[in-house]
Amino acid sequence: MKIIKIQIGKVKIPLKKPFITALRRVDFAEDIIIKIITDTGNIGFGNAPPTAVITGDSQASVVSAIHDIIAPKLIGLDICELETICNQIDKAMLHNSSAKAAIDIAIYDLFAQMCNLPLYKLLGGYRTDIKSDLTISLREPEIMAQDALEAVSNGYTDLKIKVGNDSTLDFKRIIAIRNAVGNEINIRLDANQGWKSKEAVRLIRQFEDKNLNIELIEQPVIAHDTVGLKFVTDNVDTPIMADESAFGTYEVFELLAKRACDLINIKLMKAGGIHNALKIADMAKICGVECMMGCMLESKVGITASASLAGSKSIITKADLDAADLLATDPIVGGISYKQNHIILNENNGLGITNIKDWEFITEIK
Ligand SMILES: C[C@H](N)C(=O)N[C@@H](CCC(=O)O)C(=O)O
Ligand SMILES: [Mg+2]
Repeated sequence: MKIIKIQIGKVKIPLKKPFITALRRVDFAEDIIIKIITDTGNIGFGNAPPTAVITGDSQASVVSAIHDIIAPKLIGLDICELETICNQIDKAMLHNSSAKAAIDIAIYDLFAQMCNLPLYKLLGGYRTDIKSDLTISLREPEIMAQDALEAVSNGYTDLKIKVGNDSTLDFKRIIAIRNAVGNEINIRLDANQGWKSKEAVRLIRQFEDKNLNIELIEQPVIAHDTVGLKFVTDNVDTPIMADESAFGTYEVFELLAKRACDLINIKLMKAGGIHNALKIADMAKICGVECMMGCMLESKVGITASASLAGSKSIITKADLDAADLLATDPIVGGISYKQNHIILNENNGLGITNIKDWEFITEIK
């Protein structure tokens, strides 16, 4: 199964509601979609949502990285040479983790098709049913409480609450949400780097003193402040999860060695694809640190790949794979499906994606 052509296109998908974090507000999900075509007629799908505030990638940089640098190195290679292909992706250039992830996802899709297996089975086949949380965007406390109630009425039992732009308001937000949804609903917070380390400790202790029962807190401090992250981890009882600080394999290795966090959020777009995400999951497992499978604001291509990984590894015990459920329409034919807060994996070979509707072609390499 040899790679003969790589096509690059994009989709722009409206959201059900604006997506607002301490880092950005967006009204549409914009995703670069790639198709890798082989001499056997198989197609592998991959995606890269350019999330400039987190990965530094823009649409133009993703297209250029794939078209000018990564894809030309892969034309003619056989899909069964997986290690060579992954080395080529890693060595082709520094950074550009989303572009690398897009190519890597399509390669794994083809590799699993070649093995006649669904991707989650190829990767380890640990579970078929994955429970995802739903993200509540950063807004006024009363609106967030209403959004949380709506999520619960749609079957979600785990809510990921965005905080981090104002700690006084953050406290009010969590009180309002806990009062609205009651104690049975699991609440996790994501500050997206919004607090200073001492501010985070003060606020998290307030949550603890008020018995607000917060499951975990994601990325309290700015990504590069791993000393601050460790300070927070060491000074509160609530588990602290590294997200933006846990970028790729090297960063996760450092965090684990320093015991700077209690949990790791793995994302394909930070890791540079499945082959590196597997290394992260294995390092975390060796250290006994549980992981969450996370996502960017992206289409069902990436969510299917991420869910396949979450379904394959026992150390990935949590999932924040709600992005495709935040979209008002779904142009991706096949892949995972949502049943309330559960993600159902597809039993077809590879990712099980057969088509992308409303795909806008950009360029190709052959
Ligand atoms: C979409 C997902 N629930 C999420 O919150 N992901 C990121 C933010 C991604 C983005 O800005 O596109 C996270 O910080 O965990
Ligand atoms: Mg996060």
